[in-house]
Amino acid sequence: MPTNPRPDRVTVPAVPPPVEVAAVGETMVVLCPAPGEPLEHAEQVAVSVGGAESNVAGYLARLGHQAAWVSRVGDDPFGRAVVRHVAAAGVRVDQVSVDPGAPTGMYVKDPGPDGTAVHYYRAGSAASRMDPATLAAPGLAGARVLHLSGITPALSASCRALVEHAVTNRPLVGALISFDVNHRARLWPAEQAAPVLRDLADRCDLVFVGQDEAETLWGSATPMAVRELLPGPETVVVKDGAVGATVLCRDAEPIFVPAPRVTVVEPVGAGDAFAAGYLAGLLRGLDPVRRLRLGHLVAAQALTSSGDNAPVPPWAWFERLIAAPADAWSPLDLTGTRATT
Ligand SMILES: Nc1ncnc2c1ncn2[C@@H]1O[C@H](COP(=O)(O)OP(=O)(O)O)[C@@H](O)[C@H]1O
Ligand SMILES: O=C(O)C(=O)C[C@H](O)[C@H](O)COP(=O)(O)O
Repeated sequence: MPTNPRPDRVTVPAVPPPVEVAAVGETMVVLCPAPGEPLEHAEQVAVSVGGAESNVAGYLARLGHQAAWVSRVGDDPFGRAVVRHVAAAGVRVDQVSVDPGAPTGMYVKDPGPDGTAVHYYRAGSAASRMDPATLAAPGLAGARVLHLSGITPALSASCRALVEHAVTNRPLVGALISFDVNHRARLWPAEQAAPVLRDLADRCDLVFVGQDEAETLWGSATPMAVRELLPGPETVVVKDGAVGATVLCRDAEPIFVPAPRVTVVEPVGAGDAFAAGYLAGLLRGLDPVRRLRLGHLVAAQALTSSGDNAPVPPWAWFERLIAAPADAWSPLDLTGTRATT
């Protein structure tokens, strides 16, 4: 039997590092006509990919974290494109299943004089057939964070059961449950969504919600009013767009951090980027002020580039700005920068 002449060079099979964040939700292919061109007259569309939870996973991966996207796609070219796109950001996609019985979801943008409307083609999609068993994936054990959003319970009864199961039975033992309310009025009206989203959010550990969204859903016009409505989570983060964000931790005074000034190129995906930044701060053990700052800085990357998933600068750029003196953040001025240094 031949002997190994270089025993010190024997290769050990690579074991992937454990997943830190599991983000569960639908990601779709996105069709978009040229800027300002109404869909009705479009002859060409650009094809891209969009999905709130995979956006969060993508930003986390670019910030150096082990993030997995958990979902279902159809056995079709769009499904393969979606998975390839999410994986290209460095996100683990080994927990994405392929459903031969349903198509990958799609949404189409329709630019008009009053902004861009969105048309969904996602009813009955592969992802809408996810169910509580989706969370039994063995590769997710040990994850520190399970990230969910209020889009998923609007997709179907089985998806709503998945989110109910996540917050009730906590199948990812030890994982903090993060929930971005993400009300999508085109999926369900506020009257229907409000009680469901409130109940689900209140059973999570960390909740992100827009001030405007909270007002539409629950009539809560201030961060304190949101907190009174959601006493359950350890932390509630209320975002107020260009103004800033407030973190309300249990038994602590609310903390507000202004958003930096930026030149907005495209707002889509800013909320997802913010959530990823905040979660990265949590995983790195930063205090609440620095978590908010990191949220704002990652959101600034999304705002200053087109598409859902902007590139992010090296960690040193964030490190410098999150440690800047408080008066630099009143607010921090990033206008004119696509800061990548
Ligand atoms: N005009 C803006 N200038 C600076 N930062 C912004 C602006 N709009 C949004 N942001 C950042 O993006 C985050 C998310 O904003 P939000 O309006 O809640 O986004 P979404 O509607 O995508 O969820 C804010 O907390 C802030 O950090
Ligand atoms: O509607 C859905 O289901 C989507 O996931 C579409 C979008 O890609 C993200 O939701 C962007 O979200 P924001 O960060 O709130 O701008």
